[in-house]
Amino acid sequence: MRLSRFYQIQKTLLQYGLDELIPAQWQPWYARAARRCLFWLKNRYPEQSVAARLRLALQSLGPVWIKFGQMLSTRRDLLPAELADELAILQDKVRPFPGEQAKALIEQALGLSDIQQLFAEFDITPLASASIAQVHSARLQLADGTQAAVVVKVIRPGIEKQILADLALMDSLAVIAARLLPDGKRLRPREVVSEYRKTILDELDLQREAANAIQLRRNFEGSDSLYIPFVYADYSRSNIMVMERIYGIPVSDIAALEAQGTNMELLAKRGVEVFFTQVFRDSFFHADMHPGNIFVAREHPENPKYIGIDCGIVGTLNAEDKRYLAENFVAFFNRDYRKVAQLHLDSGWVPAHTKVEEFESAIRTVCEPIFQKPLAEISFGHVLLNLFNTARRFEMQVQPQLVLLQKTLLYIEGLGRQLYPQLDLWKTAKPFLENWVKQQVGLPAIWRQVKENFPFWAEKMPQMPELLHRYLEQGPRQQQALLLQLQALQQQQQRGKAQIISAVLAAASLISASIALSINLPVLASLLGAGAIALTVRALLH
Ligand SMILES: Nc1ncnc2c1ncn2[C@@H]1O[C@H](COP(=O)(O)OP(=O)(O)OP(=O)(O)O)[C@@H](O)[C@H]1O
Repeated sequence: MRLSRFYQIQKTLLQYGLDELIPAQWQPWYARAARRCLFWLKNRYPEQSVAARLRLALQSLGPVWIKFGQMLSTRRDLLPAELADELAILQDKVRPFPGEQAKALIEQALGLSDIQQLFAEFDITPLASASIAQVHSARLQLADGTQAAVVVKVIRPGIEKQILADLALMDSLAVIAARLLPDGKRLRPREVVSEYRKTILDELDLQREAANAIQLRRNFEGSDSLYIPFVYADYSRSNIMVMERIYGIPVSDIAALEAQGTNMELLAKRGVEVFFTQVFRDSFFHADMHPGNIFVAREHPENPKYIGIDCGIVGTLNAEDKRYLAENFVAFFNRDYRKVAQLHLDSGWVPAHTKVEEFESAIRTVCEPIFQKPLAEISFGHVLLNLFNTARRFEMQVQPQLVLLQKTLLYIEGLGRQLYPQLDLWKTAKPFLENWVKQQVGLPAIWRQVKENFPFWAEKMPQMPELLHRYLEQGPRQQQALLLQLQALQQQQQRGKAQIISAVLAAASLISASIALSINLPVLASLLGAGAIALTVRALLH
């Protein structure tokens, strides 16, 4: 099976003339000999460009390859623009599988003898069908006797086996491409395939998608800007997901949105706001924001609300990632390239031996042209893309979650501009960055850190007597090691205590200063104010 599929893939690649991607002088003798042996497989589309032939070949190889091409189209850091544009038009058109089969899969997964035990109605004709799953509309019978309009998403039967087999072949081709393509090293084909592998396998698990949707819904509970449909977790399995049906307008249907009088400016702004809220407030963002997954509620067009579906791919960020983003954006928009370079060095993102001047100059060269445009039009996604490309040249390993974020940002900004071309991206995003940076300094930040560290100390405290006891029982060398551990623990504890005391005293001084000011004692107020500043600095330095 694997051999015949391998032959089929080779045949397709040769019939679309993709062997031309490897210059003849780069081909080792065995590759040239193998090519000659397959003499009947000729390039059938010589009149088409290489980019078009690659797209057509991927299209004919089926869903796994189509999705791969779609993913590649977003890697503008790796591919020339012409190729990326061509791959972006790959269509994920797949014939639906029989509704009867979907019904049987649902019955089996939920242990039903008949689908009507749970669903009052089930539409056997799919509502939508994509490469990995298909969606059926239904009416769910609820325990309280009422019914709810739902959709049931069902993973295509047998798709996992096909995906795994194709991924293995794709990896073999990546090994060949890394060796033979002129740009093989820079393109890192095996890494690209392994990144794709993770994404596509994640999409196969609807339990994961359900969990992501539940979390995102909770994060935006009561929000005016984003609604995530309710997931019926009790009826969701790894290959089945039941969720509330939504009736929004697809975000790409600009005519319909305008016809109902949607406030397009607000809608565009809310797109950017929702994204930055997910990133900087929740550290959890929907990372598959293509237009097919975004709808706009029909109610209240003057106060428009997005509806998001398909939470299969999400990105998460840690504090370090967020700091990277916020500080770089702020430094970049101040055109402070030295700061951008220094930030990368200080945090160890690029190796310590990097020459800061060289790095700064490289960043300036790629980023300065961006400022030819007015600030309002500068895309955050492009800024990041350029920054990553430069940083990679200086040996920075860009984290996959940051690449995911950069791609999502490009989508969101593109969408915002489509909805409302005058959208001022900088003005919309700036408050989120500033707010985040503000939260990282001052008393609230110290208090938050103390609260965050409390469980650590609560856990460590009971170990102290035991550490002491072990210390007394050990020989001198081990005693020394234990003593060091103990000292480190004590120092941390002391620091924590001193930090709390300084923070509390600083707060008290501040309150007293404002009282002194309100009863007209400016000298005392200034003294207390100075004291508060000194104590805050002390707390921060600990
Ligand atoms: N809750 C819902 N209510 C109404 N329609 C829905 C709902 N969920 C999905 N759909 C419809 O089904 C289509 C496919 O759903 P979804 O995007 O979740 O599937 P998918 O297989 O992951 O597709 P793709 O990978 O192409 O995005 C959507 O574009 C939408 O038309």
